[in-house]
Amino acid sequence: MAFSLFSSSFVHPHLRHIVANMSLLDTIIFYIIHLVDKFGAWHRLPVLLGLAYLGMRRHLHQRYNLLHVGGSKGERYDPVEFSYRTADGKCNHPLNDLVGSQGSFFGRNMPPATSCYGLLEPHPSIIATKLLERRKFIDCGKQFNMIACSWIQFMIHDWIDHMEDTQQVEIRAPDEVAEGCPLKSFKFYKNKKVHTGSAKQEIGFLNSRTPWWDGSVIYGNNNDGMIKVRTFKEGKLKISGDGLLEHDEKGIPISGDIRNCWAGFTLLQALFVKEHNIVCDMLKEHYPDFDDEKLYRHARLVTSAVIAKIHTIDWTVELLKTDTLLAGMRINWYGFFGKKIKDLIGHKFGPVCSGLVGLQRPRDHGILYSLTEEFVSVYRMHSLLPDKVILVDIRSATSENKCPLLQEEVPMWEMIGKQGERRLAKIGMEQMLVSMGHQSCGAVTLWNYPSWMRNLVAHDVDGEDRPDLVDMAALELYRDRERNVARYNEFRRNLLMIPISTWEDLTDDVEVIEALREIYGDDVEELDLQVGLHAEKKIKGFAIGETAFFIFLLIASR
Ligand code: HEM
Repeated sequence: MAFSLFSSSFVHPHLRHIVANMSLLDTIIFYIIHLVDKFGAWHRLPVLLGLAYLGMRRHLHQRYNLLHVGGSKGERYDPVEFSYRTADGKCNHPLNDLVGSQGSFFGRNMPPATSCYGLLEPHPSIIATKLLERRKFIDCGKQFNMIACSWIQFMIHDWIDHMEDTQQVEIRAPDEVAEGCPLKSFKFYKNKKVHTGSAKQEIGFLNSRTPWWDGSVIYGNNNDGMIKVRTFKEGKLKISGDGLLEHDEKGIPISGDIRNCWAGFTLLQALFVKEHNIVCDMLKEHYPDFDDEKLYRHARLVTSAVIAKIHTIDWTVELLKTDTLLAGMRINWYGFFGKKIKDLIGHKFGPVCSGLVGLQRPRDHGILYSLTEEFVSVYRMHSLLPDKVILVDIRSATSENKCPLLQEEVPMWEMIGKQGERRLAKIGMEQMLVSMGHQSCGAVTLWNYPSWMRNLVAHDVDGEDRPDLVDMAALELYRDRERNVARYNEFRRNLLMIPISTWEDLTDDVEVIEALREIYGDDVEELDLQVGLHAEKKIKGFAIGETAFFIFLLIASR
């Protein structure tokens, strides 16, 4: 081994200044995880040791990777009066009424980027064309299907969306790639930059969705949104006779969040509206004196909890398919001793024994809850989306184990927005859901970004089509830079990970290395976060890279 645990060369030079500011205990913890990282070994350890590593890493992230953005406005209120999910997310944190409400600031997991590369360096259209755009669809095999892909969009639309400015920007593709860009230039709105009133993080961005896991994707993010979706009878939400969402006179679906929707996503909205309505029926049976408001509030709490649970112990364990993560996610939900003991003892003896759900007090590690810029960046997973939806004939399977026969292939762009809603109405919930269950989604890797998203009709907040088409592959790179999210290597250092020194540290794929060198030369510091996340070698069983995973490790528990 070329390094000694006690020599100054043990800690990677770029990480030394971070360690210099740690307490003694944290320094020891850091040394342990750093040693394991040097061997790239945590995911190969037996489950208990792997969990210990993740527990220590999470502890460090809770100490050093939570940054509050925004002032400290917000007041105390009587939490007993608000023992339900409010329409705009206010009054859900027992000590501060504004935490997690619509229009609150995105927090950060690390300081804004310190590198001084420009917004167009290297040009986003060049990267989109030469590194991101799909050449041939690469799927996720049996690991992740189209329900899982739609599910994560369903969650994104529960949690995060950056508010926009009224000022537009235009990106023009340079001559060298213009030919290969479906849009030679495209216009979009800047993100709204707001002065925070705090000296630490002077500028911040606002979240137009409520970051709580409050089901706002079906219930709305404010009072107007909530009024639109409720029937005001027996606590229920509006749903059409065919089991899908209702639509307004323009054909736009009626639901909590309708921006940039497609058929797979609105199908999940409809499914959880039905879930909510069934919970209302069940509650009414047991509590006949509950009025509409009480039924709505209780059913919303139950349905939001079901959504959080599915994400935690069904979706995430498929995304990160290893025994350690299966155990970790179940411990997050039920505690170390599992469901039976949790059912028996309830929420007692702290999070290790009985999980993170149902704690008496929020555990926010001194930083008020919000979702973060970095969390948004690592969830940029549009390469999960395929080029077409494969419909199967649901009457053709003779037994549960047999695959039904292919019936039709529908291009993705036909399944988007109002057109997608009309298509879905013809297909119906059952066939669409079964088909999505049989279809594998895309892999999060380079050269797999859907080409049809490079000239996309994006939506306004009210679900209306925008006149200016966008090149999403290029736009996403620009967005991370616009928000000053650290580039890949700085991102890793801030997460206490070992930075890359050469392209070979990032990937073994010779073709990728060549393509990276063509764009970034040998400057690994310039590598864009998105490109790094998509190029990174993956841990066996993980559908995403380790760098993205460490953000989830911290935020999922919050
Ligand atoms: C047909 C399906 C989808 C469409 C049409 C779509 C479209 C869009 C559009 C237009 C934006 C805003 C771009 C901007 O102005 O910055 C966006 C943002 C985003 N999308 Fe999608 N998307 C889809 C599915 C997904 C999926 C499956 C994911 C998976 C995680 C996802 C994750 C995100 C994230 C993280 C953002 C950034 C949100 C923010 O800036 O606050 N989307 N999407």
